[in-house]
Amino acid sequence: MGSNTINSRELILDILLAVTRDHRYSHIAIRSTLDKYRYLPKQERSFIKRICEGTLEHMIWIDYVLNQFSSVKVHKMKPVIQCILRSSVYELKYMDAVPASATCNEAVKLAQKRGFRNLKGFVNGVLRTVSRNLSNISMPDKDKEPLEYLSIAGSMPVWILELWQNSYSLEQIEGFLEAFLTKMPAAIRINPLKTTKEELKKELEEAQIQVLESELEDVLLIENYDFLEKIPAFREGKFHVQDISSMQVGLWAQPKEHSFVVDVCAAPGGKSIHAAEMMHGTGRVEARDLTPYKVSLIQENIERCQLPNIRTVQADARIPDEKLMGQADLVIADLPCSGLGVLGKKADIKYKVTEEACKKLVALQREILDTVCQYVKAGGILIYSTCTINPAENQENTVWFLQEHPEFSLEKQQQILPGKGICDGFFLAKFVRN
Ligand SMILES: C[S@@+](CC[C@H](N)C(=O)[O-])C[C@H]1O[C@@H](n2cnc3c(N)ncnc32)[C@H](O)[C@@H]1O
Repeated sequence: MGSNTINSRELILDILLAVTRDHRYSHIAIRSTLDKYRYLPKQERSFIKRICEGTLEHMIWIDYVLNQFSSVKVHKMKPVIQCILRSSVYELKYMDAVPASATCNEAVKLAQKRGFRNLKGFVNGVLRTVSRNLSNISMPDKDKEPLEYLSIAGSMPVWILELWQNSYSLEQIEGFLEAFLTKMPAAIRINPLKTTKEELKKELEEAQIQVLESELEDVLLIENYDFLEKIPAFREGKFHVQDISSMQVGLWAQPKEHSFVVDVCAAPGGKSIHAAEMMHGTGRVEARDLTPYKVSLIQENIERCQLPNIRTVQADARIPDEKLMGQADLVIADLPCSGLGVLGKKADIKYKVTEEACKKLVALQREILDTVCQYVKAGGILIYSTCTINPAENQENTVWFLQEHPEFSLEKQQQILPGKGICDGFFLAKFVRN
């Protein structure tokens, strides 16, 4: 990491503080720091990203280890010391290329730099003890206390495991945990209005990006890129990063040319843009979201992809819009949810979401569905989707919706589980208005 090492570790500390102390979302905190420091070498930017994501992914295990060897329990530590120790334990365990002594020394220097000169000995002592004992950590008995074991080994709060246990076997749950901790390539959906799969593959490879084939039409997988805006093909709107499970919304809906589509919770615009591309630039997609900031994210993507058939609207999906009643051929309701299917990409969700929040989300999803289903014209389609694997937000909402809205029939629904293929956990249901 050369002379910039301390700098990188300071950035890591600031990102982890933003997420764990100031409750910011990790993907936003990481992205905004990396956006600000685009001039750093790619290797250093990858180091920052990897340590931040890895620390958050494995944080329950890390705290368990620290609590075994520290006289002060993690929850009692000052946030700065907590973050330095957590990221250093991640480094000790997972970054073979960094010598343990370097990790310890850098942690001590950083503690001093951030005003904790008096804790230099503590930081040093804890990390050196952890380093000596890493291959010898005692874990709960997997057979006697399976949830406690899985919670630590897979860094998942026990209440989430208990929630899943109501619907999934322990084997399935173990599979989810493994999938969330496995790094996946990013799926990209090719914009067929601008390029072909072969042309794009060639162009990306020429830009030194690792491209993997996918069996799906119009889909490639990419790895080893720095940031998207650096890729000319991305700036020119030739592709959009979208998980394969999210692409199913467009594929299930198959919007025809000249359709009118309303996407009620659209930011940053992935599904709206897919629909607009599938309609070959004809018809109209109205991409709505709640706040000006969210609408601006959709707008940026529309401009990048240069699509003539989408417009954005800032609107609260809970409030009926009289102009839309019975007008839409397709309503996309990709609603706010607990996100328990995408913990591999957004690890910090598992520490932020609560049981109470899940219940409130079900109420919000029902309120929005109740309103926006009215926009579907007779014979039209409503697609409801979430990125969670919590049945209360998925299949139970389908049952509720069909009871409340006999004017709709369910054509199909699917719960995609994490670890099946390279997909996120995702749910979708397709309803047709009679
Ligand atoms: C799952 S995300 C949508 C992702 C998007 N469909 C895509 O594919 O890029 C849910 C969105 O719902 C928006 N949202 C939350 N509450 C809302 C409300 N009351 N009205 C409209 N949008 C809302 C959030 O701002 C968020 O952008």
